[in-house]
Amino acid sequence: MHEKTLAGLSQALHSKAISSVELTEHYLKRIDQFDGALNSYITVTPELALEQARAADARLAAGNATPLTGIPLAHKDLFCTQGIRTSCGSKMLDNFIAPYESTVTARLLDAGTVTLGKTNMDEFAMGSSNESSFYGAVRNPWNSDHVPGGSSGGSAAAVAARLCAAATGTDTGGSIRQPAGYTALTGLKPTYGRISRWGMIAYASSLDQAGPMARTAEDCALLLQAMAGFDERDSSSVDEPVPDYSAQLNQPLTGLRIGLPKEYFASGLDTATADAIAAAVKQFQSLGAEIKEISLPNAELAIPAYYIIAPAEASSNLSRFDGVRFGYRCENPTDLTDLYKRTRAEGFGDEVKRRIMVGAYALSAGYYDAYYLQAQKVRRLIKNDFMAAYEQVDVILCPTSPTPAFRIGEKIDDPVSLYLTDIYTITANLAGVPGIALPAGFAGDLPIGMQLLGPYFSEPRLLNIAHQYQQNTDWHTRTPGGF
Ligand SMILES: NC(=O)C[C@H](N)C(=O)O
Repeated sequence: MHEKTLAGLSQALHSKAISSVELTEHYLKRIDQFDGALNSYITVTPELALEQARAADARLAAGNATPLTGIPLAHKDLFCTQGIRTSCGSKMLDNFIAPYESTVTARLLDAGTVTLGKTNMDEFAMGSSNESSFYGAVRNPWNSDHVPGGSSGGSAAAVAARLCAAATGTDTGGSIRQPAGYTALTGLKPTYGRISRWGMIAYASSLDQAGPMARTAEDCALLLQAMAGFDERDSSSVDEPVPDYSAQLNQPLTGLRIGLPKEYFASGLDTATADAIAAAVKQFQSLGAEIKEISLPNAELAIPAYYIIAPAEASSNLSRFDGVRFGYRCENPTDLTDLYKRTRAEGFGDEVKRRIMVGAYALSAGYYDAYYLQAQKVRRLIKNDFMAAYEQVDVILCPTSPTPAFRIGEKIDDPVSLYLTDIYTITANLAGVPGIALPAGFAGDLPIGMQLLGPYFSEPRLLNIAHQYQQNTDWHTRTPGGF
């Protein structure tokens, strides 16, 4: 059963070839069998999943099902799920049972999906390898010595190992696209504001965006359909009609103008990755696309700007974890200051502390103008680069990361080298534009990802282009050995 894509499972459920209870039991068995070694789930919710599966079967029988009814999903442990632990990968929230449901998970539940559990992630989504999780590193199903990427590394590993039909992720600087690239999945970061952030534990609010992680673009279209839409509870949610994301998947690509940003093919790009992207370019040409070289001249400033803006917002957002209202609280505090200090010192891991310190420094009097304000100006320049590029081309094609997945532990002592793995993904978050990652080849047993970026609200076009590529290639059909 798990060989099928989400779209294939949906058909099987609707034709009654399988039931949601059978499918859910099948995935729960696989989680039991394989997840000890992978560590992709923080929490598994078997009773709830089976109860939801029974309800889904009743809905399928009654004839009022959606394409997602009965589909077993996993959610990044950053989405609040009512009555279920929502840890955000941190000791700080290890004891936190969310009292309410995030808009994303609520919409997916309304569509009839089944929640298998909550997936592992970098602590508070700060990381690119899933090694900063309080619950331990996640292994890449393609090669267990390697990271699955991050911060949505548990979601990526769980989908790649077929321990769920698809999963949710979030992307602040690449956290959907980079792990999708490292595990041969298709992952979509929509336009900022397309999906509600309500009930997502905030990291950097002006950058955070949820999205689907699945096997194919077709599956991402089905998931985005349920996830997208205006939500008055999120002030950054955009009141823009939600198109039918599956309707345009089969449009031909004739005349499509694809831009290759020359800054993304410069030094630091691994040769196997460069070769895979060159082959994808040829594939797109054979499907009728025109290729142009373009420039994103300020791209090299993206990492420094991001590592001011994201920590600045994080230092503010994470001030709510103080041991008073919810989450971890230190033992026997002597007074309120001691409570704050020890709760935060004991509850947060090293990377989170590093970012809070950097952020607080960048926002402090005397440094605000020199760092934070400068970074915001750079952010505008990066946005302007994209706007100028989209006057010449319809979409931009580039790698998702400079290299395939690295080894567990390889970059753990060098945060800056870890930050550099997001060099191709961060620009889209700073500009707020959408991007889709999809598999484009392999270097040995490790997947290579490519990325398509488009103008605001171009998700239908990105899904269409990715789908056409997947109709003509088979990278996305491969399964990691042993799963
Ligand atoms: N959350 C993300 O998108 C991941 C990014 N690598 C970060 O640590 O900020």
